[in-house]
Amino acid sequence: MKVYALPLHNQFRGITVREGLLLKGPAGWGEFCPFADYSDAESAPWLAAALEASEAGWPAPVRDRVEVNTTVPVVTPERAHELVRASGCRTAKVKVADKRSTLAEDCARVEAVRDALGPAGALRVDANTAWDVDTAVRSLTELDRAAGGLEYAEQPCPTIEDLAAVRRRVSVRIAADESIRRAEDPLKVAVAGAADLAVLKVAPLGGVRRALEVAEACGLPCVVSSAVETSVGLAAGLALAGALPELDFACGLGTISLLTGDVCGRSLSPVDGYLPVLPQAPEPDRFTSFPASPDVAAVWESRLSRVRALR
Ligand SMILES: O=C(O)CCC(=O)C1=CC=C[C@@H](O)[C@@H]1C(=O)O
Ligand SMILES: [Mg+2]
Repeated sequence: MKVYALPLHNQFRGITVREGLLLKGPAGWGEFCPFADYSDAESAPWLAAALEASEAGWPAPVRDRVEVNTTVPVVTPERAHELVRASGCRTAKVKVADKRSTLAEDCARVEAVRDALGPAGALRVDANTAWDVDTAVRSLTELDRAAGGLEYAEQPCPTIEDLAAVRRRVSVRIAADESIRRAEDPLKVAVAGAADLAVLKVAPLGGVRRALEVAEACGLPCVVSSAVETSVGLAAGLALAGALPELDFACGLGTISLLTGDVCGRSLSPVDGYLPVLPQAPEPDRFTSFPASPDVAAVWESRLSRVRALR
């Protein structure tokens, strides 16, 4: 068992250091890395996903590579432009509605990303439940204009009912993320007509097989997105994206660039906007460059044993 601590280039999802635990089993390496605000009960699917990778392995893929988007944190327009150009990706997802940025600053960042992508690129935004319905309608109208057309907006509001209300009032496609991964019943979204797409994250959904069940049941086009893992965890996201019967959108699995390094020498960094589907995670042979302190390691080991006890 290895506990890592990997700094990010920029704050993302409220963190500046990504921590997690790597587990080795007969099927390979798995990554257990629930964010700090996840309770032990909410961390159980994350452990199930890590154990699926390390003990069982993943279902056979139907494709050998996956197109991915680059992910733009809350950075200046100039930095956003640089990141998108350097990524080689044709699709970019821009974080918006963060407490640290205004709508005008979000629009400027989106305009810079459009300039970097060119007219043929796909541009999506993620508000992480930040808006009420009226604010979402107003903000998405402005962001859609600044983007020269948005591919979709991810989780503009907190509830399924709010997503459905926004979807009736804007022409931008709506993608459900938190309404899928943190919901008691992730299938309610489709029933409520709340989204055009479903964002699937392997870890919060409990593994590749569970996520494939959610995809089939919700009946929506899917996008696989990471939980900002190292390449060990990203390999599980790629296994899901590789096994989905249909995959019509670039996936949010280009996030290794958000981290200042990787525990794997064979790092899953996109080439020409694509990542390979691997039979198992790459070896964490660079782990020693990012070990967690003994105190942090102890916290993760006790978290692991508490969550294991729930199984
Ligand atoms: O989907 C992507 O482009 C990258 C992953 C990503 O955006 C996220 C990862 C983990 C938690 C969230 O902050 C965020 C998301 O909401 O999808
Ligand atoms: Mg999201």
